[in-house]
Amino acid sequence: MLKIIQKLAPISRKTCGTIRSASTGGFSINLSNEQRDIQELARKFTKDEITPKAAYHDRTGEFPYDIVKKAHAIGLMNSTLPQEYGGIGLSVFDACLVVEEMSFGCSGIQVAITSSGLAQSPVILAGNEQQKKKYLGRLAEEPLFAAFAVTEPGAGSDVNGVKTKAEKKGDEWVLNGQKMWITNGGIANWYFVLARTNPDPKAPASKAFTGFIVEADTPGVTPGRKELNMGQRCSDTRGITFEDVRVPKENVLLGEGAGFRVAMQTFDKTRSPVAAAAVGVASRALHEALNYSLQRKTFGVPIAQHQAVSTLLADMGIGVETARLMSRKAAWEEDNKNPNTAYYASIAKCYAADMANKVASDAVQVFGGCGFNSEYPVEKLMRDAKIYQIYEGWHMVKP
Ligand SMILES: CCCCCCCC(=O)SCCNC(=O)CCNC(=O)[C@H](O)C(C)(C)COP(=O)(O)OP(=O)(O)OC[C@H]1O[C@@H](n2cnc3c(N)ncnc32)[C@H](O)[C@@H]1OP(=O)(O)O
Repeated sequence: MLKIIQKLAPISRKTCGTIRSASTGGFSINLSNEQRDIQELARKFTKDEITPKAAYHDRTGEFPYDIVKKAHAIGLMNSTLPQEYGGIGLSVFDACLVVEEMSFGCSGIQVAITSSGLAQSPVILAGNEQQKKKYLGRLAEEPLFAAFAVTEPGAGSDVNGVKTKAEKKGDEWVLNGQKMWITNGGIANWYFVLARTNPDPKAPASKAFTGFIVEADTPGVTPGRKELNMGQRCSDTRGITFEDVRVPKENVLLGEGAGFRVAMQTFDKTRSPVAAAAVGVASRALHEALNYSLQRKTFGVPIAQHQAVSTLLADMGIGVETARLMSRKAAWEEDNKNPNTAYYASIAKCYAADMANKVASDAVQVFGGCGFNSEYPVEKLMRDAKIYQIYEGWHMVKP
């Protein structure tokens, strides 16, 4: 812990004190001093390292290795990695604070920095000691990446439709299949792969799938080309083919048939930070629109004084604040291990995604013709926002 605080200290405005998972216990909308420190660190890192490079990485689609390395060096890359495996062990709530700040600067760069967390979660949740030490420890040591390989060309929202199969042969499993839209697909050091291990099509989802840790350099693992996406363009998204990929039985997570639940429980942890990232994009859109509306004049006054514009700005503010509250509530539910986290995390993610799209689109409206032009920052935010209504899905279960 001390090591991490020392790493974080150079960019800290104040002395960090003890960073801890401060979101357990009674619900409070006040951040603790430690949480404010974490937020401030992420804010400063964003201002210094992310925001100045956002337009460049959006234009070129180049992966932001340099920024990722700096984030890793100060402990912000694998923030929810438990301390015993080299991370800083932030709670989901505290991770939301970090992610929102980074996404304010650029959600594409934020995904590049933090998305390994999606693949780490199944290992944190279901891995044995040996797996955790080996695969999580590696990510803490070096700025390496992991990828969550569940989605397939024919199975996005319908995880039960996953066709990649794994067959047991002696002490190994042999994987065959194809994954699609895999974040970090071409740069990962290892993958979490969900594969069907029960060939019976009537087998329930909760027993039909198994989760594997697959080393990226295993023969038969072939990432496809980098996809050219509409937004979050510097994030590395690819298809991956698995052809007779031999995986040792030691790399099975939890046990045969446990994979679907592990994947679903992962989303319980990751959907509120995704909601927080959407809040970051929306908050930036509001910030840009507000500044512009105070400077730009029509009919002799700043456009902010026209009711059509001020109403838009007010609704943007309502959206940002309510989605932020919801993402924090969902994270708090998860940190407190309350039942039905999936319900709150799904509401947060779904609501924040729609809100970010409306707010970014309204920011373009406030900018008028300039908003439609790539010399101004808001069209990027509108493109970046769209994916929140697509990735990480949602799952509404009655509380
Ligand atoms: C930083 C950001 C980077 C972004 C990277 C983006 C990466 C991605 O987008 S990853 C892919 C995103 N994909 C998704 O989100 C998938 C969305 N789909 C789903 O969530 C599921 O397929 C869903 C909910 C629709 C499943 O529905 P369905 O097939 O009807 O399964 P369902 O009957 O609900 O559940 C099957 C079993 O799993 C169990 N289960 C479901 N959810 C959970 C959960 N949250 N926790 C524990 N168990 C669960 C059920 O209890 C059930 O068990 P049993 O059979 O024993 O009763």
